[in-house]
Parts: sequence; C-alpha cells; structure tokens
Amino acid sequence: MTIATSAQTTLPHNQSGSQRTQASNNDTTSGGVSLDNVSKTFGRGSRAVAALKEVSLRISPSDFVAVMGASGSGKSTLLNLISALTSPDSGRITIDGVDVTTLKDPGLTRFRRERLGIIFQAHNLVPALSVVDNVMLPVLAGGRQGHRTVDEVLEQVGLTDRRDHRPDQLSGGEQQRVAIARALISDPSIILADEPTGNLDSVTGAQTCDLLRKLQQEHRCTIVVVTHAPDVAMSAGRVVVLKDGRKVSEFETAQFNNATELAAHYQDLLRSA
Ligand SMILES: Nc1ncnc2c1ncn2[C@@H]1O[C@H](COP(=O)(O)OP(=O)(O)OP(=O)(O)O)[C@@H](O)[C@H]1O
Repeated sequence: MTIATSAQTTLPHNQSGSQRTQASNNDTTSGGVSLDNVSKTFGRGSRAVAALKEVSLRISPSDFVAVMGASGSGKSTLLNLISALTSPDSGRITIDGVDVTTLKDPGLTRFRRERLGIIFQAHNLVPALSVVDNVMLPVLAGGRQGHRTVDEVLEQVGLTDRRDHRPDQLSGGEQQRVAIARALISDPSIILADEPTGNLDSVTGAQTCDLLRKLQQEHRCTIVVVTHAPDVAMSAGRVVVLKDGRKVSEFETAQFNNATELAAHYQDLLRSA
C-alpha cells in the first residue's frame, strides 16, 4: 500500500464550511487539534534547546485560540508542529481526527494543503504574481478540487478591486489580507497564523482580527494564532500561555472587559509561573 493510498483511506472526509457550521463545538473525537505530551528539542549535546516540553492541549473544532509567551518560549515551534511542518520528538498530535505524527509524504503534504490554512507573518507572497495568482497558488500546486472560488475569498477579505495588482503595489495590510485569502482558498478547517498583525498598524491589525473572528463565526474554522499582542489575544476565546517551552496556563478571554485587563492577567501569570 502506498503512503498516498494510506492517507486517502485514513483521512476522514473533510467538511465544507457550511457543514462545519452544524458541527458540534463539543466534538472532541473527530475534529480540532489535540496535542498529547508533545516535546521538541533542537540540536544535540551542549547545544540542545528544549523548545517544547510535554505540552498537552485540546482545541475543539471552531475554537479560536491565541498562544502567548515571551520570546523563545516555544510559540512558533508549537505552531509549526500543529502545521505539520516539523515533527515532535515524542508525543502525539491529532488534527481533524488524523494523527499527523504518523503521516508521511506525499500524504502529509496533501493533508496540509487540504486541511490547513497557514498565514505567516512575512506573508510569503510571490512578488512577480498578481493577487489572484498568489491566492490560487495552493490550488495550482495540487490542492484539492473542491476549493472555494478566488472571487469568493477576495470578496471576503475586501480585495476584489486589487485582484490584478502585484504585492509591491499593495499596503502591508492588503498583503496580509492576500495571505489570508490564500489560506482560505482550500476551504481549510484549521487556520494557523504566526503574529498575523505583527507588521501592521493598530487600525489594520484590528481589521485583521475582525476578519479572523468573522471566519471563525461564519465558517466555523478552528483558528490558532501566535501573538504577543493582548488585543489580538482578546479576539480569541481562549489563551494558552507558554513559558520556557511549557504550557503554564490556559484562560478564557470572556472574563476580561478589555485587552488591558487581559494583559495584566497574563503578566501576573508569567510572574508566578
Ligand atoms: N531550528 C531551530 N534550531 C535551534 N533552535 C531553535 C530552532 N527553532 C527554535 N529554536 C529555539 O527554540 C526555542 C523556542 O523557539 P520559538 O521560535 O518556538 O520561540 P517563540 O516563542 O516563537 O519566540 P519569538 O516570540 O521570539 O518568535 C528558542 O530558544 C529558539 O532559539
């Protein structure tokens, strides 16, 4: 049996956005993200850096989770593991009901293209391509057939009138929205974003947060963002706090009236952890 065939038979059928609308938020078996005792060390011997230490985490389908922590606490490592861009040294990672630690290429690449929408801080847009072509890249690279239309996702991110522009003809916020549209084209069930507002001014950053919230509410996407910004974390329903590679706390954001209150709580947690 080839790996590709194995992936085809083991991956549960992906749900469309509208099907996910009906999916239960309490579904803890078939969707969302689970990490069980995940550890990751970079390097060896005296140069070894334990980036993540026995992290366990459960993110239910259509949850919006922010990952916070000081620089070097393991946030990007966590996101790269959930993105299946890197594999853990130990532990298990289940995404959308699939144990990704057992997937190998080409099934792994296909899984990532079909299920995950990844938004990097640096956008990773191709300078020579138009907005439309940048958004279509995952599909052209062999994504699944049942993707959303480019017109639909460009309208969703408010870039219909910029479709023929190149990235260098766009503002930073518009480039970020192209990256979001590209993440949406495959109708992913999980959106992963590393510092999605890191390069944006506060107004454009707030617009990006609104867009992510809308995606979660209207399309029932599961969203995981890595952020240093309390106002971005406030957009999420829950915050996971890392310190020195360990998960030290998780808390709901609904208990706070604003980002300042959230930031104070977060600082308290870091001090006492
Ligand atoms: N490829 C790598 N090789 C060696 N060490 C690495 C590698 N990637 C990350 N690390 C180390 O692992 C630790 C966690 O890094 P990570 O990038 O996950 O932190 P972070 O919380 O995202 O930091 P920041 O907020 O600064 O982006 C750091 O000490 C980092 O130096």
